[in-house]
Amino acid sequence: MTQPYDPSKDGAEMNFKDRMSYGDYLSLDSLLNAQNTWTDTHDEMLFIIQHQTSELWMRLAIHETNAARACLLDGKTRQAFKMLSRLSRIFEQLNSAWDVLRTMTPSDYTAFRDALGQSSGFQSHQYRQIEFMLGNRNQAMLKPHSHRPELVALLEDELAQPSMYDVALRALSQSFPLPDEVLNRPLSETHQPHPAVQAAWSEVYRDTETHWELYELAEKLVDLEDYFRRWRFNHVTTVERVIGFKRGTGGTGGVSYLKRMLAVELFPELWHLRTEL
Ligand code: HEM
Ligand SMILES: N[C@@H](CC(=O)c1ccccc1NC=O)C(=O)O
Repeated sequence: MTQPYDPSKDGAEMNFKDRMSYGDYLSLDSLLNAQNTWTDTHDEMLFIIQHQTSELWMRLAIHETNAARACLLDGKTRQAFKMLSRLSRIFEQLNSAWDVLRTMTPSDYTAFRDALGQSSGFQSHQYRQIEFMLGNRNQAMLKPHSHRPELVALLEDELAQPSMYDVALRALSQSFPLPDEVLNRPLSETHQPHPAVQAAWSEVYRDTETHWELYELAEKLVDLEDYFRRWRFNHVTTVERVIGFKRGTGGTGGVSYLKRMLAVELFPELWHLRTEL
């Protein structure tokens, strides 16, 4: 009979008494001890892991968005492209995750929904930070965090910085002078569509040879918003499938609130220009 294979004979390390192991490097003890269920229903574990993994991907999305924005500000546009591509892939990952959650029926969910109290994704500070970073800025969204001043400070800090779109518009303004009200708008508010911005982006799309970098930047942003829209759509569809038109635990109208959010445009002129090309 052949002996079972022993990888240590081929050099695999088996002793981690004073060495960094896989679990040490990844802090797996903290990570895998954070799935605290509040009921003994079967699907609560799925619900928690779905949200925790989404929050982890959002953490990376924030990291990549910050880096992409810094590169663009620094004129390192090509480097920013790599991060923007990765950002879209992260959203793709978040989008695929809905397929797992969709297996949870209304009966499965109502078994533990009461345990959630008034908690809701509406209070996700990382999600709000991503919205703020990309340019969807609404100071009213700071309020659910008022019991955590450090989170309010983090979000306020974000509102004081130019958004991803602001930085793209600064890059655009190097080739097409843009009005002061566009370049020096109040940063804590959402950018409002402006005809001069649309005219400039339209010119980029009409003469791609001359403006190739800006054209590529525009398409990376459209890609990103496309994936983000799919996330919103997957969310609202899953919510309707699971709770119908009930009010949300966070207190909003639920599906009606989420449908309203489907109308958000992060990079409006990049969508509007397509009609006139
Ligand atoms: C069965 C699953 C889910 C249901 C029934 C659900 C339901 C809702 C509802 C009703 C809202 C509106 C706010 C409220 O009044 O509560 C909301 C908001 C939100 N949910 Fe979910 N959700 C689910 C899964 C998820 C997942 C997996 C995530 C991923 C992190 C998520 C993230 C969010 C975020 C970020 C918001 C705020 C959206 C915004 O302000 O535009 N939700 N959810
Ligand atoms: N708003 C949801 C609850 C909910 O989905 C939720 C609750 C706690 C932690 C994350 C959640 N996910 C997304 O909103 C509901 O009304 O059922």
